[in-house]
Amino acid sequence: MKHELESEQQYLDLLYRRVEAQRAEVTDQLARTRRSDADGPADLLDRDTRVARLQERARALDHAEHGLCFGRLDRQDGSTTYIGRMGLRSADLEPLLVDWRAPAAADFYTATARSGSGVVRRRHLRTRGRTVVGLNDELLGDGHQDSTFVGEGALMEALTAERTGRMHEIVATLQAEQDEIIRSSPDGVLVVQGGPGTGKTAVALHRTAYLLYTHPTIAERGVLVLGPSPTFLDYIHDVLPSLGETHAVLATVDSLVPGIIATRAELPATATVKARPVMAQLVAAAVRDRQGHQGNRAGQGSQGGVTFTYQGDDYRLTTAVLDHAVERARHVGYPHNVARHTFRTTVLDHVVELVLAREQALYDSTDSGFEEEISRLDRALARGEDHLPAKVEGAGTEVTGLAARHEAPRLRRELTADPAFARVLDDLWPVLTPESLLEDLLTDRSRLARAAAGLLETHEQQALLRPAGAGWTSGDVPLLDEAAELLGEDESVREANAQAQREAGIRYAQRVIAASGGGMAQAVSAEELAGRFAERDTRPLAERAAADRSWAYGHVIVDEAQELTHMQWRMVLRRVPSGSMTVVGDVHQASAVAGTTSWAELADQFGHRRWRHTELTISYRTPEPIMAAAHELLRTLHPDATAPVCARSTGEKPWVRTTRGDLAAEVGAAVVNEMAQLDGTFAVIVPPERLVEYAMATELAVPGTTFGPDARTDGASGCVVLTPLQAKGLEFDGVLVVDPAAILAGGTSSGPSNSSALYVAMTRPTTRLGILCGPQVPEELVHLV
Ligand SMILES: Nc1ncnc2c1ncn2[C@@H]1O[C@H](COP(=O)(O)OP(=O)(O)OP(=O)(O)O)[C@@H](O)[C@H]1O
Repeated sequence: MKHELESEQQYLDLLYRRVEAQRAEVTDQLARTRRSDADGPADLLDRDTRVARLQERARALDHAEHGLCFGRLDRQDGSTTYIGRMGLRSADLEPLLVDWRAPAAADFYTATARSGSGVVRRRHLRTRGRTVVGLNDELLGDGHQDSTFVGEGALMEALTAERTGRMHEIVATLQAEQDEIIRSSPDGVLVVQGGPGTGKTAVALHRTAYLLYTHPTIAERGVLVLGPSPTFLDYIHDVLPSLGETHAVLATVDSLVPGIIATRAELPATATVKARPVMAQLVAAAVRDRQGHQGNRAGQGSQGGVTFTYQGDDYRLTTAVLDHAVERARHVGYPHNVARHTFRTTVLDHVVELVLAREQALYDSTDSGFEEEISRLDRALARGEDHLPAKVEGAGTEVTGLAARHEAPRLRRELTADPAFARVLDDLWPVLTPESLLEDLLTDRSRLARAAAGLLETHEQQALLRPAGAGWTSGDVPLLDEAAELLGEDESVREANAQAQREAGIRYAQRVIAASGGGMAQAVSAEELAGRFAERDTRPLAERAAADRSWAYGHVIVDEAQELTHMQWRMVLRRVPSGSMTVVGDVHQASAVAGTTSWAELADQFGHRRWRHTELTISYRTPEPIMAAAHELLRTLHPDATAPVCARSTGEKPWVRTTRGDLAAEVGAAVVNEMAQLDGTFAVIVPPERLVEYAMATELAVPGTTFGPDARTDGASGCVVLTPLQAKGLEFDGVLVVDPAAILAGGTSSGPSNSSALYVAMTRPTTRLGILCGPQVPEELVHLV
């Protein structure tokens, strides 16, 4: 064994020498590239691109410091392959280390004694920094038995390690069922169901790294990874960078519309209405309601239509005229703000005709009047009268605006420039932003009633109404996205955005010129350089994608996917026109008001997109006694549900205690007691309505406790207090659940999902679980007493 360790150490030393040589090369190239003269903007851009590429390589090499090489395969034919987190070749291009994602590494995760892969030994290397500290061998040749897990020793060591509050990569110990999902084709939608702790999140993130590495078309557009909360995103934040991947955007569904922050909570009844498919129709109806009508319909005459004054004369646009213009504008099939041009042009054409017709009529009447006057004059002169009839005077000035078709262009210009007429047109087909459309809709009872006619009951409309300026909720975000699709961007909005971007570009170019020394200032102006930057957007892909609502990603990963509502799915599907998605979740953990309780329900949602379903069956987080307790609870809800197999079959049974006194007074002592039993991270999970109260009680006993959506889960604060929803997807060494009866009774969800909230809470710990009840243990937990 000693000899084996020494020989592996020698190989690892060789690998690190190679890393060092590459690092020196990259550092040298970086310095030379940065020093190199750039003769003009094109050169400067090339230089920037090369620097960015070298920096990325340098970062990847930095990640080599931990777990560079973690495996080795020995084959029947005597060949040996080392597996690691990146590929390395010798100076003469001989492969030294195979990237875990390469096809040549697949056997490391899947070879068994009977798989016929030709692998006779799989070795897991355990390293600390640059030192080999241990190894585990599995013999897979003829006559050998497979163990339950791939690299069982290394796996158990990873699973029993104290949690840091941050998820980390698991490339060294991925299991066969996980590897199969990671490497599965990106085509269509892959749905992965798995109980708590079965590695869904871990698998989803490793699949992201795999797809970015293996599929250039996906890498070109990046991957969007959606998680349930900012705390969760923080928890998984390090995994992809540690795998050397930067082309992924981590986000929550609430943050998918740039510039919108959902700050407000709302009642479950309102959230339920906003999640329904019919809301897409409501938004469309709200847009139609803004087309061809005056903003305030009360302003329209009883026969409909609109009147306005132009140069002292009153004109009327009849309902028929407006309907025709609306019809034409809708017919072009563009979004509202773009189709506006057609509407305006049609109305303008009609008004030009009206004005011309009126001028013509005036001319005609003046003309016939003039002839009459002449004969009157003749008659007067024949009678020898001294004075000309007064009416003829000034007749010439009346007809100076003589109407003629060639006058139309002038008239059109004048009408366009007329502020009163512009107001009429704006009112009839206003430029709308998603925010203005939704704000108007949700704050105006009669507007809402018009749009919702035939779609929503009165009580549902009532649930949607809110005061002006109240702020956005999570349920509003998909509606804003829906609206953005239907409205499009008006030219003036587009131009304003482009101008803002140009100005930001010029500021950036000024900084680049200043940083590159005086020489560049003579060679190129900031404006010129900004123009070149704009031609080739040099921002990192993830940054560009995150800032662009309409960015088309190469692949989308949805974690805790059971929580998404119908309207949120619509928004997510727009981000990935190719339909390439991985959807992971656990329908038994669904707690959102309108989440998914059966994956089959989603088939409709994905429509024509091909989708397939698979399952993860082993829980790596939760030890058997805790899983058994949680599963009993789950069975009260889903009698047929099967519990995942636990990778760790031993562990402490969870404890349950009742208290007759004030629960808040008991919490502090219970937390202190529990935290004394273990090292690592600790969470208190409480009913939402008592979060602050229990957090204060915990803080008194454990100073530095954080709570709520911004709680720090990295263990730095010692203890966090969360609601079940906030604890989604997270894990802790120890968990104390407080007041399960209140969790079961309500909060933000209703019906069976409350049991799943408690189920989520009970499946967060890796080691210890305590449950502190009021005077009685709820029926659902009596099996634990
Ligand atoms: N093959 C593995 N090797 C080592 N650790 C693993 C492995 N698979 C999963 N784990 C660990 O198990 C824990 C649970 O994984 P993860 O959070 O991905 O599960 P999950 O299915 O998403 O859970 P939940 O449904 O509760 O959100 C994590 O600490 C993860 O690192």
